[in-house]
Amino acid sequence: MENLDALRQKIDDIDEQMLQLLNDRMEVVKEVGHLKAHHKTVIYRPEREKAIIDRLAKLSKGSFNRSAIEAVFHQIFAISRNLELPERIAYLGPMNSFTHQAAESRFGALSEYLPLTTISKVFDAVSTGKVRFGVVPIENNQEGIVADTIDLLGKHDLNIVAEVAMPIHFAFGTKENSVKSIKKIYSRDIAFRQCKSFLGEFFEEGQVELIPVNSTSKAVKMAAEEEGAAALCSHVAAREYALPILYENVEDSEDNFTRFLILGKEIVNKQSGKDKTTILAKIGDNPGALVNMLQDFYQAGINLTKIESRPAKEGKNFKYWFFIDFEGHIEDESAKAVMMVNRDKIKFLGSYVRMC
Ligand SMILES: O=C(O)C(=O)C[C@]1(C(=O)O)C=C[C@@H](O)C=C1
Repeated sequence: MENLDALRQKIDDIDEQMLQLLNDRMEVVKEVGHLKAHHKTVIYRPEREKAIIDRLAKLSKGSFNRSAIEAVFHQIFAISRNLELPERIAYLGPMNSFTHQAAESRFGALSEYLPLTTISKVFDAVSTGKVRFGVVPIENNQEGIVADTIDLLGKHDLNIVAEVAMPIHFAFGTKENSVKSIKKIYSRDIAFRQCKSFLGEFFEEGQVELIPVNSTSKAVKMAAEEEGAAALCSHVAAREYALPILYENVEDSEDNFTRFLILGKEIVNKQSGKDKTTILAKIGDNPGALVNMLQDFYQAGINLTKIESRPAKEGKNFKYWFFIDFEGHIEDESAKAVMMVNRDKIKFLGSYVRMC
């Protein structure tokens, strides 16, 4: 059987070449997709597909005959079409925001994106079916949770389809050549808080006015238009307005990460072997209520990765929801057991591949 190994090696080599060629083909298809999007022409061109198959069937000299070509190429065309016309995605805008970057990291450059001005509008767009997916921030490891997102997860019936953890870097963009000529810095509140050391080191007390605006894109626009102005912003936003970057990565912590959620409707992922599940638990205000539930997780051997309380905002009393992330999938036997005993207290929000 020595020959078998040698033959298999040949097959492996050919497969690698085919894979490379298929990837090259997809790169060209992406360009076709861009052109079609620009000219607003239709994606599905059956006549072109038939022409390709006819041509290849004529060219083929080996045992890969017409029906084999048809079988394989129809699959390739389907993948190509999907690449050309992907899903519609809403995200917390504006364009070039960190949430936009998180969305693009998952859905690619070809998807149709809808920047919205509030997290609530993103939830509405997904709930009403205006878009298939929504992308919102849920927490920053320096700043804590995004309360709006948690509260809206409680109100809407959406599922968490995936999480994205993205490093957050701030750049210092300005048209000026030196920090000495800078009198105003535009950015979001959060950026001023996260770049305190840089601001303290490079600017004297009272030298600059820190002007909060509601997006780093807006900050870039202002800095690009005004003399003596600068912006704490993302690279992507600076590039958009051709604002030169004087300093890179000016954030205090090297480990500045934001976690984003991708939301969809009625989408439940299958078990991947490395999952995370998010639930909201409304626990009665009797002694031991929280301890009892935590005990159930402990006994099932489930590791909680997050627990955060939020006011239930019902009536005059102080009642709380607990926002809980745990390792594992809702279909795992251990998780099913905990969900079963606590079913009247729990709202399931999603099981998805664990990225952080
Ligand atoms: O040629 C096109 O118009 C393409 O979009 C490319 C392509 C392909 O994969 O070759 C994809 C979809 C169309 O239905 C036809 C062909």
